[in-house]
Amino acid sequence: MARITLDHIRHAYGPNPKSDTDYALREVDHEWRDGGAYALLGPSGCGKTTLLNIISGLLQPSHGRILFDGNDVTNLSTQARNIAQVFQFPVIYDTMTVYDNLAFPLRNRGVAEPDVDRRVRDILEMIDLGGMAKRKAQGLTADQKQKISLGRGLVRNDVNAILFDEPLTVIDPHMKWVLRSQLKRLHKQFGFTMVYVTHDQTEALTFADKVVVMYEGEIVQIGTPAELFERPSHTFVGYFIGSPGMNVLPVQLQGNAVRIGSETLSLDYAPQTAAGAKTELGIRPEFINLGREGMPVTVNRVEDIGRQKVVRATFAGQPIAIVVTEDSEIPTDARVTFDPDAINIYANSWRVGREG
Ligand SMILES: Nc1ncnc2c1ncn2[C@@H]1O[C@H](COP(=O)(O)OP(=O)(O)OP(=O)(O)O)[C@@H](O)[C@H]1O
Repeated sequence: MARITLDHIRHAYGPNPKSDTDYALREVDHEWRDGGAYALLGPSGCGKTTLLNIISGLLQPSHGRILFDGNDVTNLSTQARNIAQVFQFPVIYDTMTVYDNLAFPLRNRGVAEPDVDRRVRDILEMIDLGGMAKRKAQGLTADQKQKISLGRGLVRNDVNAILFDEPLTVIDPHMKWVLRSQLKRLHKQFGFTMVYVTHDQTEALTFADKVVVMYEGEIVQIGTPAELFERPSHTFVGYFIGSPGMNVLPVQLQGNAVRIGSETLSLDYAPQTAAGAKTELGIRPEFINLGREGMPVTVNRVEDIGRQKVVRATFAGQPIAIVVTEDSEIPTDARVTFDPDAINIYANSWRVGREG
């Protein structure tokens, strides 16, 4: 397995890119740990597949280099990069049996037959197709075929990395959960370097130890699920992760005082922002306390989401969401306080830390 270095990578599909908006991928400059499980998460069109294809070698970046364990592989073919890939839709040989499909990547590399057999049997068990080993792939359901694709991606343990592009799209919801847990287990057991593209936050948060959030061709944060939840680096992360997403309110800053409409909050530090920057306060719905104390709020609607309720309200002229427990009482003259530790301040959409 390999450490992956993305060295100042940019990519434009069209010729002669001039401004940032001409790039499908703006500057990406990161190092991904050997044995890390990374999920690339973001909305449609943000550049996930472009970045994955640059890592796999299907696409040459317009600028920058890609290194595996410090060796420049930018000009190497996909095959020479020695990686396994699993795509959104099955890529298998219909005329071969399930067993032979799984054995193919190993036999292709000259692996001895007893080792092939051992690996294939392990994978058959993992994808729950043991009973179908001798069947031709032709005639299997899309779901079963995709499980074979997944198995083919996992069968070799000498690859530099395994890349997954929305691999569970065609799998039914229950099996999705099972396969995701199995992938996580396999990762723990074998320490593969895995890169997993998805636009589904649950999938990303359960699979990965580091989630790479992308937005408009940029990586806006790489963090653990807890970091993305507690300290979103960019307002987009706050909005995209969590359900409902983080409340983002326009504010004015004066030293450590934050003015939201006619309300004023004090912080225990003074965020440093450039003159004229758009300043906002981010607070997750889970960290707003609704009761009889604090700043006035108008409750508009309450949504029951099982063990919790989402209260939709207006605060200082802005819509906000508040999450309360199922049995919480909602007073008629409701007021709110914000957990001080859960307040994030943003300037031009980027978080301003205590360090400034
Ligand atoms: N072959 C191509 N030619 C021109 N533009 C492309 C090409 N492939 C992608 N793009 C553009 O590049 C941007 C990033 O696309 P990309 O497919 O990487 O996004 P994505 O995050 O993977 O989206 P999705 O989740 O829909 O697959 C988009 O604006 C897309 O329209």
